[in-house]
Amino acid sequence: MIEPLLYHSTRGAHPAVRIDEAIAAGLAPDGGLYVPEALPQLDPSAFDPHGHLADTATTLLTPFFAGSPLAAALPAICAEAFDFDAPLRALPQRPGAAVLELFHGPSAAFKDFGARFLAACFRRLQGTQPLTILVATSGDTGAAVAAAFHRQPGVSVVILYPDGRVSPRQAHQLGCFGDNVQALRVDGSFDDCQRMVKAALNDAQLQAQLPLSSANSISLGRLLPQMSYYAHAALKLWRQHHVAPHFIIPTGNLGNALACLWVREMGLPIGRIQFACNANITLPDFFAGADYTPREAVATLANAMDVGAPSNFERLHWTLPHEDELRAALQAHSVDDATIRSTIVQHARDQHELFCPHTATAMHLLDREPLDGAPWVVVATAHPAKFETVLEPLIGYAPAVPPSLLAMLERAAFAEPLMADEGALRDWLLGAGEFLGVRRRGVG
Ligand SMILES: N[C@@H](CCOP(=O)(O)O)C(=O)O
Repeated sequence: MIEPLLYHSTRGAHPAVRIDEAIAAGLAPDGGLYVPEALPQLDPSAFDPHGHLADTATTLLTPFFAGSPLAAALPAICAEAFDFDAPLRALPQRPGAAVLELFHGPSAAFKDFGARFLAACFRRLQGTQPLTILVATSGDTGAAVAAAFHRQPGVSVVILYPDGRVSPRQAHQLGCFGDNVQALRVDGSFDDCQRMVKAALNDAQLQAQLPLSSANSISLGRLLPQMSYYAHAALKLWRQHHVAPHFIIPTGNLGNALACLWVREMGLPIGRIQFACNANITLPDFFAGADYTPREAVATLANAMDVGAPSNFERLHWTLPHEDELRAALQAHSVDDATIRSTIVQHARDQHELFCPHTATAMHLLDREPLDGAPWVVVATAHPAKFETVLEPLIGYAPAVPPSLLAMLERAAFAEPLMADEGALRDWLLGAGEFLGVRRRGVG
């Protein structure tokens, strides 16, 4: 029998569990985030050089699923989740550099990979009880999770987003699904939404009536698959150039950037990692030497990164517990709105390249790096068409809209208002029995 890899909470106060149990729970019962006992180590030679993204994902994630009931299904789960491409597009004006485009999935953001992986896991894990997936979003996660779980039997999705603080098209996406998906527009920030979701997940009384889980990157079922495109891109470039590529990653709640660090910690060829942040400076301040101090998020053009208390900081700290070591291993820089605008304008005018405001933060950091031919990868997290109200006034035309986004925009959209209060979410959940399917088990 294969020894299962076990997972424990970053806060340490809960017994270790298998990966399927960690995914089912979403958040550890003590409020911490699940982490493996140790990160598995892998050699580049373990990967098929001719394999597709789904093959890389299967090889990379196999040790994480060792000994779990999901292990045998992992190749099929990866095939379902990674069924669209993550192209590496060379930047002609910048020798050695490429953009890793992660926005070719149904909701046009990188979150589609992780959300589809999580939904594929739950299709195999789910018992007879109805399950409610809670998701806090600053713009992109919500639609990806809605698309991945839409009409999945026995599952309801409740999305919380900060009212007025996501792009108009993101707001439309969040409200357009209907059926088993309900959007709640919260009178507060993303951090309020995330706090409310975490409180509900840790409310034992509520959970006894209404089984809940998470689809944010606090869940390992969302976080682990996000490692796959880093491994795939890094291995491809390393095989071509025999140099470990550097990555610049737009960063908000830290799940995507942490995934890249974990790939490097597993022994795969990744060079420097830079976090590109907006005017929310919790991480840049920490990496500049200040104490880690979560703060109120400020609204920016790169709204999906408007996070004042990045949830995955707990996992970052677990990965490299000594602050000096952590600061030496990574860099984080803040990019303000004026620079986001000028970066979008300059690349559209000079290179005919369109970037979303989040990707523009990373492009700006690349533009600051010396032109020395080093292998840089800029991570493009969302399609520019999701942010036409930012782009159009800057470039003078509306970016072309991909068909899956267009289909969402053609549907009617609706979101219910909710106060930014843990009790308000609890009351809403307990009052939504029919929508959440709880009447089927006699509760509510
Ligand atoms: N940037 C996110 C915020 C939530 O991040 P997650 O990766 O933890 O789901 C968003 O667009 O919603």
